[in-house]
Amino acid sequence: MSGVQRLDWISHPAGALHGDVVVPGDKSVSHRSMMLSAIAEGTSHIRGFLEGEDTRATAAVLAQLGVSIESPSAGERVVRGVGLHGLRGSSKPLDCGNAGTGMRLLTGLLAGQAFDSTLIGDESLSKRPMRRVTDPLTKMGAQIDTLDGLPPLHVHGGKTLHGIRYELPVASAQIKSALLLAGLYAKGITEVIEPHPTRDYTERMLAAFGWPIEFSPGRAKLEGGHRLKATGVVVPADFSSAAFFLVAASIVPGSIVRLPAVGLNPRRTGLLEALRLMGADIQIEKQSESGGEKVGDIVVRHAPLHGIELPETLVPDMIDEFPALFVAAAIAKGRTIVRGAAELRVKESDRIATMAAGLRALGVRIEETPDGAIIDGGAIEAGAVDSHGDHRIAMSFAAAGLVAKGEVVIRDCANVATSFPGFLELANSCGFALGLAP
Ligand SMILES: O=C(O)C1=C[C@@H](OP(=O)(O)O)[C@@H](O)[C@H](O)C1
Ligand SMILES: C=C(OP(=O)(O)O)C(=O)O
Repeated sequence: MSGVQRLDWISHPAGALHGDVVVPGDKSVSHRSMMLSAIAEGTSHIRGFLEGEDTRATAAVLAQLGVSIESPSAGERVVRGVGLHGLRGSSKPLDCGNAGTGMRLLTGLLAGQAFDSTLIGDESLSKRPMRRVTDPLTKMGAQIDTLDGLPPLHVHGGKTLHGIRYELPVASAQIKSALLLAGLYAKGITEVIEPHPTRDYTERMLAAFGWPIEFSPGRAKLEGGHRLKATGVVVPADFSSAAFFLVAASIVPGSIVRLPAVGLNPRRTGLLEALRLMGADIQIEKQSESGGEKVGDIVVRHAPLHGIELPETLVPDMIDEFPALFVAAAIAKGRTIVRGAAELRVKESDRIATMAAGLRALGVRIEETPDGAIIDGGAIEAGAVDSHGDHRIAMSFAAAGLVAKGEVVIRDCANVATSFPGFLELANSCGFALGLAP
C-alpha cells in the first residue's frame, strides 16, 4: 500500500495467447459488500471478495471501527454486522491506502456517525480531489475538514444529517454512493441525479440488504431511518481486470482467450463496445445471473483493429479502461479520437498524461487534449515507461509489450496489487512474457 517498494517489470514480445483466464473479484462490488455488511444487522457471507490492497484496506478500516471480519478462505469473508449505529470510533487515522472508492464512500458512511474520524491515504490518494464529496455532504449537514480539498479528511461526528436533492456535476459513482450512504443516516429523502448513468452497485446492494430504494439509470432516491439486514453476496469477476486480456488477445495474432464468469453490468462494459467498433472479435457465452448481476464468459480472438472516434456516451461505462483502450488504439490502423474523458486526469495518476508520455516513449504518435487524446495507430517500439504507481497503466503497458518490437520496461508496478493481485503470474499463464526487471 503506501510507501511500497518500487517494482519494475519487463514485458517481452510474445506469440499467441491461449487459455482460460480467471480474473479476481470485482473491486467496486467488494468495497460495497464490506461496507454494507459492516453496518447491517446479522452476519453476512461474502464470496469472491477481491483480495486486493484497496478492498483489504476498506475491510481493515471497518475492523478498526469495531466490526468482526473473518476470512475462512481466500475470497471469503464472514462479517458480523454491528447495525447502522454500532460502529465505534477510532482515535487512530483510518488508512484507505490507494483507494479513491474506499475513501469517498467511507466519507459518506462516516459523516452520519456519532464519533469523529480521520481518513488518510497513500501518496497518490493524497492528491485526489475530495471536495466533490465533501461539498454535497456539507449541504446535508456534515462537517468535514480537508487539506485544501485533499486528504487527510477529518469527519466530525455527532452531526444531524438531512436529505438533499443533488445534481452531480460529473458522472461519478463514487460521489453518488457517498451521498446515498450518508442518506442512510439522514432525515428525509436523499436524491441523486447524474449527468450520465454510472455503475449502480450501491443501489442494487442496498436493495439486496433490504433498504427501500428507488433507482433507474441516472437517478437514485432513498429515505433515512430504515435497517440493513445481513445477506450473502457473490462478487463477480472484475470486468476492469478482464480488460487487459480483451486488449492483449485482440492485438496478438493467433490469440484465443476465455475469461469465465465476468460481471457484465452494462455500466461497466463500454470497452467491449469500443473494441467491437474497432473491429474486435469478442463473444459472450454462458450468460447467467449471479447475485442480481449479469455474468458471462467473454471469449476474445485476435482481430485486426482500426481507429475510431469514440462515442462520448461510452466514456462513463469504460472510465477505468482508457489505459487499455489507448494501447489498442496505438496498434490499430488509423486514428482514434477520445473526447469527454477529463475525469481521467484525477485518477490514481493523470491517466491522459501518463499514457501519452508512455506511448510516446514507445514511438507512438499521440496528442493530448484537455479531455482526451488523438492517437495515430501503427507500431509500438521497445522502450521504457513509467506507470507513476498507477496499476491500470502498468497492466496496460504489459499488454503493449506483447506486440512491441523489443522489450518494454515498465517502472513502478507494485500498485498492481491494489486491484489485481497475481496479475503477472496469470498473464504469463496465458502466454505473456512478463518478468521482474533486475
Ligand atoms: O464507484 C466505484 O466503485 C468506482 C467509480 C469510478 O470512479 P468515479 O466515481 O470517480 O468515476 C471508478 O473510476 C472507480 O475505479 C470505481
Ligand atoms: C480509479 C480507480 O480506483 P479508485 O478511484 O478506487 O482509486 C481504478 O481502479 O481505476
